[in-house]
Amino acid sequence: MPNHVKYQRGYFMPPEPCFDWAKKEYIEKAPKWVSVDLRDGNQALIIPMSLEQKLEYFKKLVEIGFKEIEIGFPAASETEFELARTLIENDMIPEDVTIQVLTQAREHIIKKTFDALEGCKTPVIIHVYNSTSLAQREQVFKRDKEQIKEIALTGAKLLKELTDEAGHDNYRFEYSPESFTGTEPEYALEVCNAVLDVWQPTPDRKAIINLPATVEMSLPHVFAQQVEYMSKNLKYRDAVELSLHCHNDRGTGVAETELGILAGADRVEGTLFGNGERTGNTDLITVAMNMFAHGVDPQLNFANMPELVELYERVTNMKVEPRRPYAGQLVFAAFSGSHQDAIAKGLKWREEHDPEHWTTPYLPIDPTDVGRHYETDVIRINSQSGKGGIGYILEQNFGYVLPPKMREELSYASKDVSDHTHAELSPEEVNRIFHENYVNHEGRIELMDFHFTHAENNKAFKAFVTVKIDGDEQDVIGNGNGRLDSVCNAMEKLGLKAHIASYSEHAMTGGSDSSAMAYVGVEDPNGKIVWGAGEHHDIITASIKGLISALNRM
Ligand SMILES: CC(=O)SCCNC(=O)CCNC(=O)[C@H](O)C(C)(C)COP(=O)(O)OP(=O)(O)OC[C@H]1O[C@@H](n2cnc3c(N)ncnc32)[C@H](O)[C@@H]1OP(=O)(O)O
Ligand SMILES: CC(C)C(=O)C(=O)O
Repeated sequence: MPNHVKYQRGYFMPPEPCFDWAKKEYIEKAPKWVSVDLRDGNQALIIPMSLEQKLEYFKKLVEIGFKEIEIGFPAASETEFELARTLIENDMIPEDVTIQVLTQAREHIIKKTFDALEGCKTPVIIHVYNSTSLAQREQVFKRDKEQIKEIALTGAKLLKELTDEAGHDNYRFEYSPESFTGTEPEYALEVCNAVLDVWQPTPDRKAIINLPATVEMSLPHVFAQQVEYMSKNLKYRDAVELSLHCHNDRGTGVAETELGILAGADRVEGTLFGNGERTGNTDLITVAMNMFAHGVDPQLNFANMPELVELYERVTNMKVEPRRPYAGQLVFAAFSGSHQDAIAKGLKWREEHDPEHWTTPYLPIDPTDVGRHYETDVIRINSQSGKGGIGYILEQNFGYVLPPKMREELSYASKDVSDHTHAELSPEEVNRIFHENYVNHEGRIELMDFHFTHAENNKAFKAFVTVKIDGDEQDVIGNGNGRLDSVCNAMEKLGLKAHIASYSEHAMTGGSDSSAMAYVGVEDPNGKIVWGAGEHHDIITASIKGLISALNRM
């Protein structure tokens, strides 16, 4: 049994409790979004992206609406350097998009980073970091607090000097006390304020202080307190954008980010689908779509999620897991009967009562808002499914509107198939089960011919029916109030006694070549309802075929 006693909580509470964030109910306004897919996401891949893949990804990020994109760590590799050069030399950066690059606080790395940016006319953020946590101070850098602060200040000063010397008015700076979550908040504040003193930011040229949960260490509300403490105590606050950069080691990266925004963050770094080191970075799609689901415009557009998933999986070689919020294959799927029933009824209710709003049970957002389809992505059939789902599938995909009781019976037939094959049933398979069991169902009785005359006062019908029973052709006549009734009475004369207990019909509105469907439920001598369906371009023929199907099944 592994021993938990060796673990201790590695985070630090701020000196005074900060709870203003807890009084806020939801995020009212989109933060500034920053994609770090091409840097933090890329550095976590088994095989980092190629230049071409990065360019394709960059274009997609712009299309989604990102205005700040960390394009890489130019000093890390030739590909990262080349990406910056290609984007700059080919004027591929839209005017309203700021590229961001990451550098350690080391002279040769900073200088190489500046080289990569040479000639860039569009806005740039140079992001410098050093670790400030107790663990890294003691174990990695083996320096005390003052010396660690000095690393940050050396980097900050060099950034400013090189920028001022070259007159790069389009450059802004970002500083990350890396491993913030393992750093005493008072000390993180001291280092950040010292960096800000070097940069002297102004409201029209803001600096960025980025608080990374480099490793997620605490419950999200603790992180929120740390962020609120920083937000309230940073110097030059109106000239600082407070940024977050959360990882997901405890599986709560999104929660930390959301609470961090409530706690005062103006800006959020993260990746698509949460790619990133170890358990990944904050999934920006989830944070943005969570806002969207609260009726707030996230200012990022994920209207074609399947296309985005395809691109992401192709270039990163990662998989979007089926239950990844808003994006996974199964996130809108309902297999279970009661959920299907509620969704089918909810969708109908919406159509009839309130098409402007979305309150459909079990579906937090309208799947069509992320490019998914009601017909294929929502109600899916297996052995857990019920009549609501079966009815919905047949109606949406093929235009069949079965009577409720018939749906119920078909749902048990479908359940049985799925249970025995241990497989999901596609809409086509459900349709096949429906047709094989009910529609124009063959058996002992074969309809050969029929015609009608009117009986007394045109109020009743006389049916002349030719059928084969067990291969023997027979002619029979029956009277009735309606055509189907008269055929039913004719059949009774052949010893096929049945009472029509349910009848419904409809024209087909697409999804099938035939133009009419009839559903007939006959009561057998024991009082049981037996169902049949007829499909034909002529409605009378469809209804008689429905009756014969039911009799054949009886
Ligand atoms: C949490 C994050 O995601 S931070 C970003 C991490 N991403 C990356 O590191 C990817 C790109 N990195 C690289 O390709 C390489 O690390 C390079 C090219 C940047 C640097 O390469 P090298 O100098 O060979 O290696 P390395 O990064 O291991 O350097 C370690 C040295 O830098 C120091 N160092 C590490 N980070 C920093 C920093 N942010 N600022 C200043 N010094 C630093 C270490 O203390 C160590 O010093 P020492 O040589 O005196 O022991
Ligand atoms: C460089 C910083 C922001 C980082 O990537 C992290 O701490 O995870």
